[in-house]
Amino acid sequence: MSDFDDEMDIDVPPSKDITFSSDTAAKGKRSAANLPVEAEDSLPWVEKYRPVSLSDVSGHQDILATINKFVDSNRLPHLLFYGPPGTGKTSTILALARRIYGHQNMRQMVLELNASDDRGIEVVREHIKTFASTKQIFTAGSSASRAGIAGFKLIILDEADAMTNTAQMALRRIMEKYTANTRFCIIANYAHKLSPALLSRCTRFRFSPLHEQDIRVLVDKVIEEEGVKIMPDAVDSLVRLSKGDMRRALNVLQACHASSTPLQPRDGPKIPEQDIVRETITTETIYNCVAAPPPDAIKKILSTLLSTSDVTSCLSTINTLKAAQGLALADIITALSEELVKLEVKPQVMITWLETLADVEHRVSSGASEAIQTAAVVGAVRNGVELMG
Ligand SMILES: Nc1ncnc2c1ncn2[C@@H]1O[C@H](COP(=O)(O)OP(=O)(O)OP(=O)(O)O)[C@@H](O)[C@H]1O
Repeated sequence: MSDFDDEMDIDVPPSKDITFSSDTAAKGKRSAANLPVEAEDSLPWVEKYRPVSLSDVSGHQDILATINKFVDSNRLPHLLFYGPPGTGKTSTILALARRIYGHQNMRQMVLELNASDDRGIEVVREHIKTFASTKQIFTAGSSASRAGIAGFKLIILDEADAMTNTAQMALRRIMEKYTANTRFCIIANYAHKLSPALLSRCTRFRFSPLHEQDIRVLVDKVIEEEGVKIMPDAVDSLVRLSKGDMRRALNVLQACHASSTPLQPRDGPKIPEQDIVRETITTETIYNCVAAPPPDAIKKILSTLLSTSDVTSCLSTINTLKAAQGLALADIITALSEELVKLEVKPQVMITWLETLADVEHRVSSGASEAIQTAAVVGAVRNGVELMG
């Protein structure tokens, strides 16, 4: 007999503590939506296109196969999903919950807490304890529920790496105490910020940045469904610049689409959707929206830094481009490093570039003067070049 075979026999009405904040997300897919068309149209695309079922989740095939197996074999351990933002951790657990409980029962069976909003011990002690200690009648219907797995409540703790240590300790005890009728899914960006005691109680899944082709599939679908006018090379740039973060890709696409759409007249009749003339989104629109330095600007900076020993002219090239295109030094450093690592140079040169640029980036993010750090970038790259000779 598996430890999931216990059936619960007391029905408790949904607690008012339940914050199933992704109710709109559950209805997100057009076909599943009960929302009026206008309400759906005003949804951010990240919510409108949030995966409804596990098969809608892009990428992460190994993780999806494993958690599908957990459900098929009627076993659900405590889970830890960790990895960078926008890779589908929350979407995956919500889709898994929908698979286990069905849409109807999710409200009753799932408690979703954002641990970084309410990071004190009180959240762990009160919200979770109240929810975890109530029992739930055995829900009939899905194959999972017949097998007993849907009798377990699910507590999703998003951004758990922002919980205090004391809260994490308290959570550890609560996890043990309510294992009979509750499963936890802890979501975090950084697993190392979680206590080892919590880590050892969960089966861990690392959500890596999504591959470009996985992002492209959803981006292409949204472009088609929303009638976005965009150049093919702009799609390439969008997918590349989102760096594995699907949320970023969809948000940038929606922002560019909105800026390419003329405003509706304030007075008088609205222009019907089919008569709206939109500008085509270009690579430049995408770079402007992401605030990333355009490749041409970076190429120019790089070639000047590599070829000119005159520091004043290097500085003037960077400062002119910064002023003309409104570039931030931090973004220039990122783009410059990405180009420098592609060059074939002696290891000592590469080490100098990377080490010194990392220091400059750190100083910029700590609020050091842009002007002086711009000079430091010139120094960093030129030092490496001098080593080449
Ligand atoms: N793998 C994916 N497949 C499909 N859509 C995705 C995927 N990952 C992210 N998205 C999209 O990005 C949005 C944000 O995803 P989600 O909230 O699941 O990310 P997350 O990894 O939990 O991020 P965070 O760490 O910031 O909480 C979703 O609403 C969805 O539209």
